[in-house]
Amino acid sequence: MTPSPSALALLTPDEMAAVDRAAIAGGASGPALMRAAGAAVARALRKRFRPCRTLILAGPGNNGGDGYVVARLLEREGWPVSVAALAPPRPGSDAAMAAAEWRGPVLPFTPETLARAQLVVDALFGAGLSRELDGPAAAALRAVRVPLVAVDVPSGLDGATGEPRGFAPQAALTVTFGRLKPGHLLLPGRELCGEVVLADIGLPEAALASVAPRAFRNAPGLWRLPERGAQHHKFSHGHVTIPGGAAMPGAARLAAMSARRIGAGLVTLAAEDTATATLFRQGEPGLLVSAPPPEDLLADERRSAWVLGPGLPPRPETLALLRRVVEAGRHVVADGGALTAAAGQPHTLQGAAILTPHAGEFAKVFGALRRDRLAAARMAAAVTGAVVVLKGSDSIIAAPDGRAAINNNAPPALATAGSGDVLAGLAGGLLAQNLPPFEAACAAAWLHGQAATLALAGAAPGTPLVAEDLLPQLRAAWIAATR
Ligand SMILES: NC(=O)C1=CN([C@@H]2O[C@H](COP(=O)(O)OP(=O)(O)OC[C@H]3O[C@@H](n4cnc5c(N)ncnc54)[C@H](OP(=O)(O)O)[C@@H]3O)[C@@H](O)[C@H]2O)[C@@H](O)CC1
Ligand SMILES: Nc1ncnc2c1ncn2[C@@H]1O[C@H](COP(=O)(O)OP(=O)(O)O)[C@@H](O)[C@H]1O
Ligand SMILES: [K+]
Repeated sequence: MTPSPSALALLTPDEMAAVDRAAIAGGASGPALMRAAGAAVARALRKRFRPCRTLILAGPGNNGGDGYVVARLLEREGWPVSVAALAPPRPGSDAAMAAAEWRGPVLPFTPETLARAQLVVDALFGAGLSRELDGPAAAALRAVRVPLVAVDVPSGLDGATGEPRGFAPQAALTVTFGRLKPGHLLLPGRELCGEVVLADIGLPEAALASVAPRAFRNAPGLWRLPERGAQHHKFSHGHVTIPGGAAMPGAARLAAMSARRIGAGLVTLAAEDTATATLFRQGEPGLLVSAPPPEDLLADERRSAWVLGPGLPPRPETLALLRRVVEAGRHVVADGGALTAAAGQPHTLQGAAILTPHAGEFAKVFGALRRDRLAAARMAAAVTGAVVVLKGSDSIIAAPDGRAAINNNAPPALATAGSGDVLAGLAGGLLAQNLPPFEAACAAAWLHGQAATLALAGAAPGTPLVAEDLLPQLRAAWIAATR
């Protein structure tokens, strides 16, 4: 079933804290939420592990409070459980109440205690992480050699950015509450969390609705693919134009084939010279090929979407063509050569609809990538007024208005030449069908990952693919998105 946008919402630790405050202000009970959180962790843990010597590392805040609840519930079922507290909870807090209900062993927070555990529950810090992890907390987590189950996030992981602050341990399982955080999806956080379980702990809908989310997990439900009806004709499905150069003609061809398969009514490869035009004419029969120069095609206003960059040289001429197309009011996806041609001059990309840089291209255009890549992508979108797809295993799609989506369905086999050209073609094909830029970019990234997943179905981990393998999977990816 397609999830609703609110179910796809990602909340930062600060936003989650605001939800928590709104819930309690609205009459919810803090201790009851804590009991539900601890119960969710205990449940997830029982499903995956057999009873064994389990050590709960408890911090001073509510994350530690959840840990005391886990200890009590597991012990009640006969698990050998002990707690090592980094520091006692603040008197009078919900966590202090949970700690008071724990009657089992409390061991010193030492390496010897840790060495005896067969399973560790990391309940040191969650949403309240306020500084770098150091001292005994970091030393203890670094010393863990047995499976670790993280409460909310592995301690030290910044839930807003997915970056460790000082250190964060590798978890086998992370159980979080109410909504995922960006840090559960952004690398390296996604890998450090291990399996992620999102538990409903009964946070009231009104409290969740009191915070307007700015980030989302990218999936169908955040966008809808265009509909096709009897009244439509090929021109109403849009016309995509893709200039292609002699140096790397395959890149434009891959983009063109992808734009067609995602429903663009017409796709033209605009050759930069006659030899390239001859080559393009030997390609798919349904592709249109135009003789140079590509600028001549601007006279036809039905050519509403342009994909500029796959296989084009990073030269001033490429940037000049981009400016002419943008100034003619067309929707532009800028990729590859068009981005590199704008190195150090992000303002020259203003007016484009979608930019699709990988990390290297991003750094060339916008400067060195910050550790907080979500913030960096948002900054790039704000500066250019374009939707920015910062490509990678955890592609970030950021809109100029601050909305962002994180894509997490892309298998590593997508790291292969030409795969980015397919993505650019998908984005252009969807723009041509009148999807707004943010929706077109999000849908393109998801379909791209889904096509790769389908191409690899049943294959052993590590099986490679080539960009061409994505093309025959795009129809099934479309079907999966409309289910
Ligand atoms: N969302 C919800 O609705 C629900 C959330 N729940 C749970 O609450 C958790 C959030 O709890 P929380 O706000 O009490 O913060 P938490 O993570 O325990 O840490 C704060 C303490 O740690 C300290 N501290 C911080 N960093 C440190 C460092 N590097 N090194 C050393 N100390 C450090 C910090 O010190 P301070 O900054 O105050 O000096 C403070 O004492 C959340 O993750 C979830 O598990 C559930 O119970 C149910 C409902
Ligand atoms: N490790 C990875 N896991 C998943 N997807 C990846 C990974 N590395 C790259 N990708 C995806 O593959 C595509 C590569 O694009 P790009 O680097 O522009 O390649 P090219 O220019 O050769 O087509 C992007 O969509 C990116 O998100
Ligand atoms: K934790």
